[in-house]
Amino acid sequence: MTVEQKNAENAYLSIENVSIDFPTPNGPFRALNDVSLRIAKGEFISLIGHSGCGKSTVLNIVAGLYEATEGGVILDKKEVNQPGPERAVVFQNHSLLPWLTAYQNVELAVNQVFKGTKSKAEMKEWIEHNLRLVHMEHAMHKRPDEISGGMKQRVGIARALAMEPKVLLMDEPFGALDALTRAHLQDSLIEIQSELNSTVIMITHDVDEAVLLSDRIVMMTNGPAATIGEILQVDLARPRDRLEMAKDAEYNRYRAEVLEFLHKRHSNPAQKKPTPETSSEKAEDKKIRAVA
Ligand SMILES: Nc1ncnc2c1ncn2[C@@H]1O[C@H](COP(=O)(O)OP(=O)(O)OP(=O)(O)O)[C@@H](O)[C@H]1O
Repeated sequence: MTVEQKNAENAYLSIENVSIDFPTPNGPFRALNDVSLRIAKGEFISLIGHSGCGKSTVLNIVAGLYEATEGGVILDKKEVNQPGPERAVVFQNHSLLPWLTAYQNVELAVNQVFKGTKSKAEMKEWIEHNLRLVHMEHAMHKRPDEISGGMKQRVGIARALAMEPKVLLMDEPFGALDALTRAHLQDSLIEIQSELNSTVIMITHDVDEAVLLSDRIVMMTNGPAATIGEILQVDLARPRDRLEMAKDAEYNRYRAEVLEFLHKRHSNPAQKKPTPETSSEKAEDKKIRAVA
C-alpha cells in the first residue's frame, strides 16, 4: 500500500481540492489552488513556505474562518463550514484577555465547551491539569502583564488544549519568542504531543522546529495560486531529543531537504528580482534563513 493510500484510509482531517479566490479591486485573486492533504489522527503536520504563499489561509480555512471557493474540509466525517471549539487555534501573539488571570483565561474556554457536562470541581481540576501540562501551575493566578511572552504562549496552549479539540491549529506559535524560550516551548510541545497524541497543524518558518516536531512537513510553492509542492515524511524515532538530533545524520538529511526546497527548488521570487515593493518579502526570507 502506498503512503498516499494509507493516508487516505486513515484520514481524520481531509483538505480536499481547496482553492480560494479573494476579491480585489482588480478582480479575484487566487491565493490557493487545488490544495489536498489528508491527515491521520495524532499526526503532527508542519506547513512551511515563503511569506505570502498561503499558509495562514490554509489554516484559516481549516479553522472555518475563511470559506474555500472550491473544495472543502472534512474533520472526523463532518464538513467544516464555520469556526468551532473542536478546532482550537493558537496564534503567534497570544490572545489572552489582559484583565483575567492565566487560570481565568483557561476557565473561559473550559466554560464554553464543558458547561453542563463537568461539575464545578471537575472544571477546576481540568483547568489546573492543563496549566500543569504546560508547566504554568506556579503562575496560574497571575495576569498576562505579570508573566513573560513565553509564559503567555504556554497559557494560550493550555487554553487550546483544555478545549479538548479534535485538531490543534498553530500559526507560528513560537515566532515571537527568543531562541531559548522557543526551544523550551518546543520541548513542552513534544512532551504534550507524546502524552495526548493530539492532531496538530503548525505553521512555521523554522526548519529545525519543523523537523524536530513533525511527522510530515508540507512544503508550499510560492503564490499566487500556491499549492503543496512536496511533502516530507519525517521518520525519526520519538521521543526526539534536540541535542541528539543535532548530531543525527538522518535529522540533518531531512533539514537539508527542506532547505533545498525553500532555497533552490522554490526560492523566493522576491530574491531573484529585488524591487522596492518586495522588500517585506525579502525580510521574511531573511527570517527563514536566520532560523534555518
Ligand atoms: N483576506 C484577504 N484578502 C485578500 N487577500 C488575502 C487575504 N488573506 C490573504 N490574502 C493574500 O493571500 C496570499 C496568502 O496569504 P497568507 O497570509 O495565507 O500567506 P502566509 O504564507 O501565511 O504568509 P506569512 O508567512 O507572511 O504569514 C497573500 O498574497 C495575501 O496577500
